Amino acid sequence: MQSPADNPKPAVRRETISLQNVHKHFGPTRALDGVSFSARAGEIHAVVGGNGCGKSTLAKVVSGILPVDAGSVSVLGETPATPAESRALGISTVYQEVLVADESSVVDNIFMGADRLFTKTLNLRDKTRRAAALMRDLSGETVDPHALAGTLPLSLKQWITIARGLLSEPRILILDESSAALDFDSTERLFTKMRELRDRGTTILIVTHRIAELVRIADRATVMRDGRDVGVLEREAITEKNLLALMTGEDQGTGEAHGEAPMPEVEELALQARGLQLWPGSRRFDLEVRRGEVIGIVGLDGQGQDDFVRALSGVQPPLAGEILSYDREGVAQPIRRLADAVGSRVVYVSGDRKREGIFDRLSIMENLVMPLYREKRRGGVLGFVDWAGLRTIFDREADNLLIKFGQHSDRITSLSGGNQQKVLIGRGFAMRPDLIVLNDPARGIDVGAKTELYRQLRAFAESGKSVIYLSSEIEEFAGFATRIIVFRDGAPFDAFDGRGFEPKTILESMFGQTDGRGLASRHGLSPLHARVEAEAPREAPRSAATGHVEYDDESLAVPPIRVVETPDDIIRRAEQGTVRVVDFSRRPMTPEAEG
Ligand SMILES: Nc1ncnc2c1ncn2[C@@H]1O[C@H](COP(=O)(O)OP(=O)(O)OP(=O)(O)O)[C@@H](O)[C@H]1O
Repeated sequence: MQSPADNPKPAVRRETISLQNVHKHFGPTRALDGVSFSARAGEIHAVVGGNGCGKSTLAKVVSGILPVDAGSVSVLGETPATPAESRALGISTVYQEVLVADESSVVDNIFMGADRLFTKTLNLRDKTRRAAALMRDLSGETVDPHALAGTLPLSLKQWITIARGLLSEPRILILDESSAALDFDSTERLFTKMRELRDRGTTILIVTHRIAELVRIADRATVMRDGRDVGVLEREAITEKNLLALMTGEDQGTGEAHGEAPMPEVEELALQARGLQLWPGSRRFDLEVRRGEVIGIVGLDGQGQDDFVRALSGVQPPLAGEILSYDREGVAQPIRRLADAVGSRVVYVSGDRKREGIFDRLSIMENLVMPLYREKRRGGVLGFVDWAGLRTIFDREADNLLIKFGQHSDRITSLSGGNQQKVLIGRGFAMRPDLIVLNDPARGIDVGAKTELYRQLRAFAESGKSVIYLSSEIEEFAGFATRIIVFRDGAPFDAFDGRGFEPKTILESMFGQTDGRGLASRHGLSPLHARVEAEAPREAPRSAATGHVEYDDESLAVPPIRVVETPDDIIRRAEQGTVRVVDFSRRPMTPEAEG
């Protein structure tokens, strides 16, 4: 792990970026409201602030994408007015959204937009070789340069966008939330690359909400609030506490954003996985999820944790095994597809908002309440939608998650990235789940909203519901996760008590350096059975069918499964419309259109 000593203080160098009193409005929204900013050659400069405070707008002004309304902009002594001018000056920008063309190859994606610079010197073979080398260097794995980008996981797509920015050595590199889809290991590699470039004189601007990371990497940090700069911190002063105090304008005390991890009050099953297998050849495993707990899921990129949470929530089927959701009476329903999950009030919230969440052409409110249209439809053939009811739900969720927006009818794309992510989370809550599965949901949302999200999820668990929370940031689990399960090679590898865990131990486990003993413990895969096994005589008989210990005390065993319907019955009911299904219809529906 790097320490501040790994960031040798660069000598004060010449200023490369200077913005004075810059204003940029979008209609009534003052995205930049008199911001001043400067950065130097050979420094890593962080731009920090809450969602919607103007960071991405500032990055776009520096890269010549957005003209300003007032104020002066000087980048390397010029004022680039177009992306082409900014590229010619040596400015490379990696945007917050992972912008790749899914139907194009890796090599085409990397050279997209850069062709004019390279066509003279590089033929297709050279380009392919270059793309392959860059991807290996950055991602640490061999990526087929001819593979279609759409077939790759989000993290590799993120590397494509970074590789694009590094094709020629930039004089100014702007990384807007570029580590958001990267796991710990990959972020380290990105940091190494950034330090190399910085030491060769590049100015690197990073926009990130991962405070712990920027404390390690940034030489200076400019903090923004409501479109203005509110302070610049030098390296020694860049601490979580100082950053939070400036971001919120309040003294944050210890800067501690966490509370107490919830513990189930009664031992009641909410969901159970039996003999689950995620990949060909990967280990099969069981899992019990109790009511009233938060399970943290973590792993290095691509270790199966993503497939796991998607299988639990019916988004993609597992290779083998079954998933059962239990209602309050202990009646089990199998989850095999999304309609089953939604019918059992198991709701999935994706962190990949571009690919599986946000509908660009719809409004902010439509995006949030969309799954409820069918439920709130009234009046038979005429199909009136209860807009007032939907508006109440929208207002509640927007308020709870501190979503910053102009009008609820504005297009979702008018929101900052973090606020779009909050809309997705709000959509999950609006469906009133019994169990919510979140797949790295806090990516790109600011520290205030994160704290609010943890508070809400804790309260959700304390009301007897369950949370499964996949995160790429171990720090997220502090004071929040009841237990933490680490994935490796497509299956759980070890498990830890979420109260008082050591982030370092979890990290070691992610790299395969722990003994896996936690899996069989009370905070492991089967807490209900683990407790009984500890108390039961060692020779307790096991069921030949399930492998579970057979207990004398039935109250401590997993409730008997009474499957009242076959999956086919449920699918049939879904098709008949008697089970509520998520309606992802793309037809824009506006209050005006519905009357
Ligand atoms: N094209 C646009 N049209 C309308 N409003 C916009 C547009 N781009 C940005 N805004 C608004 O300007 C404000 C600043 O947005 P910006 O994306 O710069 O914030 P940010 O600090 O980068 O936020 P985040 O941390 O969520 O990415 C927000 O209120 C946003 O809704």
